[in-house]
Amino acid sequence: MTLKTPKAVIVIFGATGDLANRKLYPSLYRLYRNGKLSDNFAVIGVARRPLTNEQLRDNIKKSIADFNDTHIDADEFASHFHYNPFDVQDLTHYQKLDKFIDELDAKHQAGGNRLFYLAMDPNFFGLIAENLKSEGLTEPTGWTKLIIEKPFGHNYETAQKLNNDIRKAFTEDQIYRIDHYLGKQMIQNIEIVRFANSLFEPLWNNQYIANIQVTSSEILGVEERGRYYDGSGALRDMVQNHMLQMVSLLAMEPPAKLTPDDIRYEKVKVLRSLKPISEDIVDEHFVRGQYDRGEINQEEQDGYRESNGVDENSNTETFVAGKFMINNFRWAGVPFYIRTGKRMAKKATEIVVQFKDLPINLYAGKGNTIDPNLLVIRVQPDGGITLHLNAKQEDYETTSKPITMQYDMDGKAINRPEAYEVLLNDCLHGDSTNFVHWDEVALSWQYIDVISEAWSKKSSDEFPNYASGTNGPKAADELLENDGFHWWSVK
Ligand SMILES: NC(=O)C1=CN([C@@H]2O[C@H](COP(=O)(O)OP(=O)(O)OC[C@H]3O[C@@H](n4cnc5c(N)ncnc54)[C@H](OP(=O)(O)O)[C@@H]3O)[C@@H](O)[C@H]2O)C=CC1
Ligand SMILES: O=C1O[C@H](COP(=O)(O)O)[C@@H](O)[C@H](O)[C@H]1O
Repeated sequence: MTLKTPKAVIVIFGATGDLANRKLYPSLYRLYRNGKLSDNFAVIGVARRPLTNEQLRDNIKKSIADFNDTHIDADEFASHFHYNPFDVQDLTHYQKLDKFIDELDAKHQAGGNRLFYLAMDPNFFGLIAENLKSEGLTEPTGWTKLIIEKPFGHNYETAQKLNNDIRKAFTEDQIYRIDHYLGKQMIQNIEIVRFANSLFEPLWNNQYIANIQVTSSEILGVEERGRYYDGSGALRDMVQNHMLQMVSLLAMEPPAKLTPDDIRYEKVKVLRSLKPISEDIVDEHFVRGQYDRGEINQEEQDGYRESNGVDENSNTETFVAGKFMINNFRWAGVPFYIRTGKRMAKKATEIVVQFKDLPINLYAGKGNTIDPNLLVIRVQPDGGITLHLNAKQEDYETTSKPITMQYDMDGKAINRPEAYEVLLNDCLHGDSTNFVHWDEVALSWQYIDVISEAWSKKSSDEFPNYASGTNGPKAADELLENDGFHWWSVK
């Protein structure tokens, strides 16, 4: 089915910021280039500094320079963008913005549709929503949508307050909470692999699966985000959202239909089934780490505490490994291990499903190697799927050896839809499947809060406890060794 190209005036709050320049403008461009955005759109960039339209358009052209498209006129694309100097705390600015949106709507015949994208300091999210409502911007002649960036709160309490604030101005179905992992091609593939292959679904349970491992490792440190990150840490920055979303997709029951409501219902059930954790057993299930100096690709790296904006005695974790247990009939007894961290050995996100060993190994003995069957979903950098099996050695005997069957995503990475592009497209079409519902946010924070509370009582003397360029502290390996498993290395 071909979807109609959407019409809208898109207002980006934080138009001069890092996210807008690195992700949002290139994504809008790709949608435009791929015919997913008609000429009936306009973008208003808002931020405080006094830019002209031309300056904003120059920034946009810089942000899309890498595409090198000869068949698309970059000036024509950039002409859809307009700059509006704006302070989110000044009500008169909202009234002017309202008139400006109407003007551009008429010029571009945007159907009276408005999309507000909040890509700035999260402390302003609630205020902006409130002001949009009080100054009459949320009831246009067409639809209104709100995309809201992460982090959605700092814990359950602040998330709930933020949610209450934005719900005063927008209904739940107008709110699109971003988790960019849900826009990644291979994350969206989890559902297809599971529900479109008769090979896997019958085995997808505690009878046949020994454990599931989700790793998202980064080589980069905190770079320029030290101030934000030191108040957040890996648990809030990655585990509460991306890691738990991946676990939910891996563990959920097949939905009745592929509708946003049906899928969300199943994901929420997983989060509700997480075996509760209490502060006194956090150490048995979760490991925290902070990177020290080290070497990556023969280059010396500084320690976390030496980064700009970071406390020199910081008690913030840059690494988390953990074990989630899911208390339901399908998953009882199967650990879902996660690990994520900065300044690790590789930049990679991978999911490894380890199947149980057969009851008897007929090929045990000299020269025979039987490895567990693994299904590896390689999310990034090179997306694909690898199935680890055992097959016959090419010799005179009946001996076995481990082999792999591999699928690599088609085409060059630059031609594949990027996460933000996919999510913007979904939102413009009103598809909230790959956005996060409040129920998911609430349940994940409630779980995570117990861990952060326990960790806040720990001494910062434990840190730093892993060298840059390694796979985190030793305790992360012991977490699995205690259960008779080990981490499968990422590619
Ligand atoms: N950058 C990234 O890679 C990622 C960012 N995010 C999220 O996206 C959001 C934006 O992040 P990022 O782009 O990095 O932030 P930046 O600090 O780079 O940008 C902030 C933007 O907000 C504007 N701004 C600040 N104060 C005001 C104000 N009072 N009124 C109007 N505009 C204001 C700034 O412009 P000016 O100073 O001119 O006012 C700037 O355009 C955050 O929620 C972040 O967590 C999420 C994932 C990744
Ligand atoms: O949300 C975030 O994600 C990035 C990692 O994203 P990826 O797409 O590169 O895997 C992480 O660096 C950042 O700290 C976090 O806020």
